[in-house]
Amino acid sequence: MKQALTYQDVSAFYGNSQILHGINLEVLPGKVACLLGLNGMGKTTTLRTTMGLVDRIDGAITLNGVPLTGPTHRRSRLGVTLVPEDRKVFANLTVDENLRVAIRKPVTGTGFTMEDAIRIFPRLGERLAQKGGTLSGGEQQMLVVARAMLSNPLYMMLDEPTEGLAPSYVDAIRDSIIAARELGIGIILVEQSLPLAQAVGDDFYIIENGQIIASLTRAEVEADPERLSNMLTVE
Ligand SMILES: Nc1ncnc2c1ncn2[C@@H]1O[C@H](COP(=O)(O)OP(=O)(O)OP(=O)(O)O)[C@@H](O)[C@H]1O
Repeated sequence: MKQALTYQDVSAFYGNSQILHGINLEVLPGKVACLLGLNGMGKTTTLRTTMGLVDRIDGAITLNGVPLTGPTHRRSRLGVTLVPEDRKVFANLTVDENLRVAIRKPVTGTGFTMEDAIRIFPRLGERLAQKGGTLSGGEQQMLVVARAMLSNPLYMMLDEPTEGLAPSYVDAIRDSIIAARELGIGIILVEQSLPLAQAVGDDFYIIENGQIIASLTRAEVEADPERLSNMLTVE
């Protein structure tokens, strides 16, 4: 049984509109797959499809050999989690409570712990008693990423996690992605910031009009960094 999150010929529809047209991609444990593309090309839809949040899906998504089907809660139980673009924290719970309710035991090992969360996101550590709803936007973003990691998923999807964040917060997000990778979590990263994608990415998929039009390895990107930015430039 192959350990991977695999998309085979995946198409997705909202009502009658087909948004994804036969996506093929693969995310391995402990690897970061960056999904890159211009606005409206289907990045968010790919992540939402994984969670069963579109009207219809054709093709197959498989998580470590198990078909990823059914409602969202079943998919998350199988080990995949999505950090969506709109930050959702429990506004009336403290930071500490927000973190603790998210904790799930990993399949093996100790996984990502509260101590890890506070080490990577010291600002959260300083604000454990503060209500989630009173955090700044950047702090809330760190909190949702920390919560996702504490749920110790097998695969984690991040939708533009650094959008609108100050550089020090971007560094914390980068460190959390690196920590997740070291724990063997497979990651799909949708990111506008090419420097961040290039800092953490193992594989790069370019999506255009709901199709993967190119995939590059880290070595290919390192050999010719311009190639990636050229592919993502509006002519
Ligand atoms: N609920 C919906 N109903 C109908 N069409 C939708 C819905 N959500 C998204 N779409 C359409 O699907 C296409 C892809 O959108 P998606 O959000 O996946 O793009 P994206 O690559 O994530 O873009 P961005 O970088 O702007 O977030 C767009 O044309 C969008 O208008």
